[in-house]
Amino acid sequence: MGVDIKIEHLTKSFGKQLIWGDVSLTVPAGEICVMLGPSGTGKSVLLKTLIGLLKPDEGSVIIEGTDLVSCSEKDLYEIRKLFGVLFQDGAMFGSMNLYDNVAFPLREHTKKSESQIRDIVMEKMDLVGLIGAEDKLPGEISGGMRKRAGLARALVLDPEIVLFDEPDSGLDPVRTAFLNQLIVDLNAQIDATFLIVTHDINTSRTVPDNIGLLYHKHLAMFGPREMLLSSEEPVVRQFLNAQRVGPIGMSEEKDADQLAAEKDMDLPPLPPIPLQLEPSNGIPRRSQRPPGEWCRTNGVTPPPGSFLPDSVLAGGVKA
Ligand SMILES: Nc1ncnc2c1ncn2[C@@H]1O[C@H](COP(=O)(O)OP(=O)(O)OP(=O)(O)O)[C@@H](O)[C@H]1O
Repeated sequence: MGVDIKIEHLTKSFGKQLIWGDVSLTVPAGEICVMLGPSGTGKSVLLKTLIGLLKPDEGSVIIEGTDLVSCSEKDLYEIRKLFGVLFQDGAMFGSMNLYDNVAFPLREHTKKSESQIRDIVMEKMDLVGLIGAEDKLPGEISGGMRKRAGLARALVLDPEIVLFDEPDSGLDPVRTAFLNQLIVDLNAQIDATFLIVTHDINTSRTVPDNIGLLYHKHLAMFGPREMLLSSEEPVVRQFLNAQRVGPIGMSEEKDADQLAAEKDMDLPPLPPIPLQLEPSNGIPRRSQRPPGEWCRTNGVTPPPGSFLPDSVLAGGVKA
């Protein structure tokens, strides 16, 4: 059913370079969260810190009551079993076929028989739509298929938490749309906690329950999707709407002169908040909230046209 990840006052530097400081948030059990941020703001470093591959300078990461920053190696080993990770390139072993790649964690971490392993591998290959491709080598398949194989491997130990590092990198928009639907369907099916690092704005706007934004060495905002998509906070607004006007510059934040030059520029109105992607079987996910609920309960007026089906927004259906 997924577990919370409680991140408290996390700070990470490499030498004198502070990556981010005092990051605190709770990734809620069973929900889908997206973490955004300009390149180099330390999103991948955050994922690696969450699974204990990197040690932060300060702070804690608490999962099921254990702080994986300060726990023993033995406890860390146990906690890691709760995680499934989809690495950016799928991280497949090039010399093994997809079946053996997906079976690898089961052979490494469990004492299951080969026939039990076969059942699990085939179930996960089926989940990600790869039945029939078991004998292929990673080099013989497309990037999208490699991602799905990586996802099947991330799922074989029945994780409570799944981390996705840029699942859409290198995929065309159609394959990204299929992968996003697969992510939502999987969340409905396995009820695990999902944390996705992505640069894809469409994914960020339509897939998650919550969005976080890392910027300028700190967590600029984290909260429900509707909160960030209706936010006028300059960094959040600029990033989620892919605009040039705002505090984020080409390689770092803009200086005072650049910001002063933009002072009187008109910003385009916030676009409508789209409907959240639903599971393809039409049965809502456990953590899914009705459209507009966060805005209503928090007295926030969403941008005009929010929460209408695409067909209505496009003028296809007359009111
Ligand atoms: N092991 C390491 N040793 C030293 N510096 C590192 C290490 N890993 C990452 N960094 C630095 O940390 C910073 C953040 O890197 P990270 O890959 O987490 O950024 P990111 O937000 O995921 O970027 P992108 O969106 O481009 O993938 C970079 O400046 C990187 O060079």
